[in-house]
Amino acid sequence: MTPEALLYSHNSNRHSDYQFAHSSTSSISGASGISGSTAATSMSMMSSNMTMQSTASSPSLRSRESVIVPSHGMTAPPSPSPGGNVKVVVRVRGFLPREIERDADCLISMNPYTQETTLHAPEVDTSKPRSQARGKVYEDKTFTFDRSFWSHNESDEHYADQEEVYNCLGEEFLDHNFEGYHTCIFAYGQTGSGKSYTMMGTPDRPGLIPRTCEDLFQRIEEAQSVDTTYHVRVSYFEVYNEHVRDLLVPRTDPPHYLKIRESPTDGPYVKDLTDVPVRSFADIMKLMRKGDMSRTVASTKMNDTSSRSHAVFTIVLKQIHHDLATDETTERTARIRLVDLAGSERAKATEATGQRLREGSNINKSLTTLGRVIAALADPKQHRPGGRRVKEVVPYRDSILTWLLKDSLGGNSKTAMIACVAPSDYDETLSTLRYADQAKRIRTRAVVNQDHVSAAERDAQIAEMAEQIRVLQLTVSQNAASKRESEAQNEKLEEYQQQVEKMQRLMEENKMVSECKIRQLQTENEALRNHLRLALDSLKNPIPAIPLRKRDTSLGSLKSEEHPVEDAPPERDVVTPEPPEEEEEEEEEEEEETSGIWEDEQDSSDEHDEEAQEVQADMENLLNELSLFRRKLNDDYERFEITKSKDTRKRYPFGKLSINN
Ligand SMILES: Nc1ncnc2c1ncn2[C@@H]1O[C@H](COP(=O)(O)OP(=O)(O)OP(=O)(O)O)[C@@H](O)[C@H]1O
Repeated sequence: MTPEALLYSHNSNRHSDYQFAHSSTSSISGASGISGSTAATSMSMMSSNMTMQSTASSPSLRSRESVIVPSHGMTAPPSPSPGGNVKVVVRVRGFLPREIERDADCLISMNPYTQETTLHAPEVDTSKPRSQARGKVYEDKTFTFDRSFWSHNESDEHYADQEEVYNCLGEEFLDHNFEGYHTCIFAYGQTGSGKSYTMMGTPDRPGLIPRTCEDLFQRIEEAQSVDTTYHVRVSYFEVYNEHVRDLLVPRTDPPHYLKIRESPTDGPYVKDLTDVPVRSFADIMKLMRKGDMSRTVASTKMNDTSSRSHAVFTIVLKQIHHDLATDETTERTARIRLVDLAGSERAKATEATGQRLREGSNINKSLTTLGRVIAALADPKQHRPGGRRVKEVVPYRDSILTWLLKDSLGGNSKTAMIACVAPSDYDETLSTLRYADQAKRIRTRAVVNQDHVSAAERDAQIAEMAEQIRVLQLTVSQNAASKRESEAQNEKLEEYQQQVEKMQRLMEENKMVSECKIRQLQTENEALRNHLRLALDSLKNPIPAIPLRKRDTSLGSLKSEEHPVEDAPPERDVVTPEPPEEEEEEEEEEEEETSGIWEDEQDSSDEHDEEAQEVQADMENLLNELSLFRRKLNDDYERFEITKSKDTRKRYPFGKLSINN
């Protein structure tokens, strides 16, 4: 039968109808093009006549059964043409409630036979020519891709559901992984175009990532054999505002960003990224959910749950096959990179402000760089004969995203791009389709990542590793011993420190006492100086002697002479007691002595001079002692490093010294 291809048409009716179109040129062949059990669609009915737009990147689209790597398959040669073009598919989603509300038109049509996708010019204004709107020229544009997935309306016979997308793309890429190739599938498109839906999906409609994981473990289970072992590790990170964040560790505030390093063998990689070994599909799903919960998502006008970051989910599959007959080991390592990019967006359309606007501009910046990288890689100059490439023209380093995807975009990887488009946005869809069209021309240089180890080499490796382990163990035990030693030394140090502090306290107390003593001595010294000055003054200027008269022994005469009382009361008969004889004698002696002092005035002045000199000499001694004491005190200050000023007084604990440093 000459097939009359069904062509999905652009139709102003949003529930697109089919139109029949002749496609006599699209002779379809290759039954193996579509694999999997879900071929119950109309596409599968025609599969006998269908050909996929085969690329070097997808040299074999084998059926799933033949993909399971048998134990001996590890040594089988990989696909003959390891290099190839990036595989590009496009998927159009259905209308969202807001689009139904505004009675939007579907501007996309797809031809399932030629894999053509046509973007139709919108009808902007009936009063104006259709091809002109706001100064722009709108016209129909047709692109051909490796695959065009029609996911616009479920009722359609050719509706491509999640399973079909996986069967047509995910499965083939998993084949490559089991062959030992690195792969990368990334979803690209405007915000709200269905990237997350395609990559992650929903719990009841899982996307490409969960399906890949499920299939991976299913294949491992089915391929179990005694001579092959499988190791799977998973990591998940996001690039948000040009920073890398690990999605498998809890969020922190402030966020902890990771650094990017470049290894000469493996290219750019994220340093200290969590890399978890997984044993089952359940394990991997747990991690995926954990990462998804941690991903930066926000509600925008264009999408209620808009991804504000680029998420990179990476699975590393290691297959170790040991051939018992030859005693050789073959190790294949494949990296499966599944990327859900943030959506390109126009600030005007999203009406974003503040944080959302900044995110949007960072997203656009990295996507613009991705576009430049794609354009540079697609440039024919990149593929000079002999495989020589023009270096330094691909701006990988201009954004974190492109730097990290360097290997996937232009290096050792088989890569696919899923261009997701919304059904009714001409400008954004055209931009996405142009990107996708350019990406088709990118050639990567995928190679099988396989190590072949003979029994002798393996033994040597084991011996080397055993030696390394021994050295490491030794280092560990030495470190433990030195740790114990340093702990003991630290204890001693603390003890010394306490003692020094105690001594310093004592010194300070002594210093305070000494200061007090100095103050006292200074006061005493001052008093003595005054005393001395007075004594010397009195010696130099003696007070003239006052002649003393002999005292009248009768009380009456004393009173009358010294204090004459004019109106003295009349004398009364007072019996004045006679002083006893002894008292009289004493008084006489006193009088003699007193008169004697004044008489020998000159002699005693000499004596006072002598005394004053003695006192002065004592004082000088005292001052000397005082200055000696001060000097000693200063010496103590210096010895114990106590600064004199109270404000700047400082202790220097022993703790300044450190052990092992
Ligand atoms: N093929 C599809 N079938 C059904 N619903 C879809 C499909 N594709 C997308 N949707 C729905 O469209 C909405 C937007 O999709 P999604 O969140 O995947 O967009 P996105 O491109 O990841 O957006 P952003 O870049 O903002 O994160 C979601 O509600 C999603 O369920």
